[in-house]
Amino acid sequence: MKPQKFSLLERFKSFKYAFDGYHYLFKEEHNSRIHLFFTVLVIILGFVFRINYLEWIVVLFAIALVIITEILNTTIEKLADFVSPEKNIKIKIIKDLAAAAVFTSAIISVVIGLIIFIPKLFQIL
Ligand SMILES: Nc1ncnc2c1ncn2[C@@H]1O[C@H](COP(=O)(O)OP(=O)(O)OP(=O)(O)O)[C@@H](O)[C@H]1O
Repeated sequence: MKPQKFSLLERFKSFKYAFDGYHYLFKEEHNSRIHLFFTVLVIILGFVFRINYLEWIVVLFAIALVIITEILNTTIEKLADFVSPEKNIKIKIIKDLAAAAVFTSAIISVVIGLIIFIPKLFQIL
């Protein structure tokens, strides 16, 4: 294949495709709306409790972890449904593994949130 010339327009198009992906995710995947709700909540709490820059970094990594695993889970589900729309034990294992990845990242993120925000809540009580 011939190497393509660098094009700023093509780079902007790839941003658009990524935003199409977000649009699909939040429109079609209801779990992702729950994650979005908690993302906004945690960011508001971060400002309210004035968490420090290291805590912001950890919180942002936790948010990214959940969103990225949710995107990859949805990708795997869609691909699996396309490849094999009928019931199949191998597809079940693939989808269950992808779901386990989202579950793990969500649990870890909740624990991180509790570690950061619980002591701050106690300070104001
Ligand atoms: N083609 C299939 N063959 C066998 N089992 C399947 C198949 N499709 C789904 N499953 C089982 O049903 C579960 C839910 O799959 P589904 O594709 O409905 O995801 P979902 O519940 O919509 O997930 P999410 O809520 O993340 O969108 C899977 O984890 C798997 O155990």
